[in-house]
Amino acid sequence: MWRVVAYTLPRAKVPRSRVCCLQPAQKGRSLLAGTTAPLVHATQSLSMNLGIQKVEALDTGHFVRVEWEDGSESRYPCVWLRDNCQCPQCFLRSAKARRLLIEDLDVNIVVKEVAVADRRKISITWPDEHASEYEAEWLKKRCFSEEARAEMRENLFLPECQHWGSDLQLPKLPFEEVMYNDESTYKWLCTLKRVGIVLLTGAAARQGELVKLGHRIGFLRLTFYGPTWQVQDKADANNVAYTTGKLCFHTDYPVLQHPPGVQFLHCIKQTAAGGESQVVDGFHVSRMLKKQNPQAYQILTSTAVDYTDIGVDFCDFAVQCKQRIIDVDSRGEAVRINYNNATRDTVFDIPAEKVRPFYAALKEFDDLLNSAEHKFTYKLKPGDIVTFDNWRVLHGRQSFPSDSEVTRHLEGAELMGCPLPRAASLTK
Ligand SMILES: C[N+](C)(C)CCCC(=O)O
Ligand SMILES: O=C(O)CCC(=O)C(=O)O
Ligand SMILES: [Fe+2]
Ligand SMILES: [Zn+2]
Repeated sequence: MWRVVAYTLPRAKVPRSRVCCLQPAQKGRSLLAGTTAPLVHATQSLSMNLGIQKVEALDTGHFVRVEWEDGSESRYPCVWLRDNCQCPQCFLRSAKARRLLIEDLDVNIVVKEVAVADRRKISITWPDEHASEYEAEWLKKRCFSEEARAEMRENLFLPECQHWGSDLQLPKLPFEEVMYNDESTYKWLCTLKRVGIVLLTGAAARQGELVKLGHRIGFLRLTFYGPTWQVQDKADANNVAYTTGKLCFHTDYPVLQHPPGVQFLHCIKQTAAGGESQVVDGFHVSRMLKKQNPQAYQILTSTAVDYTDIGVDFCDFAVQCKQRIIDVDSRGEAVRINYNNATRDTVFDIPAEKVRPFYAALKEFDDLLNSAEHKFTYKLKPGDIVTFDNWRVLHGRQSFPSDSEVTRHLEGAELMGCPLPRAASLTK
């Protein structure tokens, strides 16, 4: 069973049980929530069709205990039950959103009466005579047990993350399939989430393909480099990417407070000599650094590094930001890499004695990124589109000979929002 969560597929033929946002209002256009939820994913499967055996109030009415037909039980806090009353007064079904105001919620509420109806639902009467009903299936999914919450988390956030090194089997899908076949689009995004990179092949070798791809699942994000941008050798380049020079491993736009989650690079023309691409799994390398040198890891996960980008492109811009090289979750695991050596500012707002240790830590991280066992090298061909998780995968390219003609041309773009749910901090 699949459901659309945050984005729609135009003309989607997603298996329909929970397809919820494909219809009328936005016909032919894709919807996009600026959220961190996946395009489509599996719903819970285990908890279906289990009837209710018995229901009772516990703990002087602060909990409701449900006993299921298979003998298992779930306990629901009354304050949560009252908060999640599904009646039209408390819940706006058309928006799937809570109408009840927190100011009208009594956090010490207890049930007055609770009963089972037909094994399929429970009904509660509250002290003020407000009546609520909860379906068995709805309740089972929201059970507070460790296992049920783990299952829900799995379904909502697709946390599976396969680390890789030079052994990467670069996932590939035909561009056409992703454009026209919903199952392939789904596969693309799930793989992007799990592996962090997918190569789409067989696009036309001309500008415009990224706009089509972006519209397939949402829309592109506009930055000061334009809705899409042309990576080629330019006179008076306003970015090191627009030269023939080598680009060491970087993430794009650490200068933005919330860097794009997904980047697209479409090869339109490729040089014969040089210009190879390199990628590395930043989450994997971060874990290696943590193991190898916890002190260096500590520095990179705590030091605020200044980034700057000033120039003229789609508009005049002067952008400034502080980022840690490695952002971590509550367990100290990497959740976002923010590293572009080119836009790292000359200004460095830390005490002088901390500067050299910072550089030493950065160098150690960079050495690990570049170690033969971690990096993966490939060369884009005209018509290839590399799509990658810009919070996780660092990318680079080899230099190539300069020429009076344009010998190498990529079109790039960033996706608006993020179809890849981020919930590392919630998972083990
Ligand atoms: C390719 N471009 C110029 C849009 C962005 C390059 C990455 C960066 O400056 O952070
Ligand atoms: O030229 C390439 O292969 C990569 C370009 C790049 O990383 C960028 O434009 O940010
Ligand atoms: Fe880049
Ligand atoms: Zn209600």
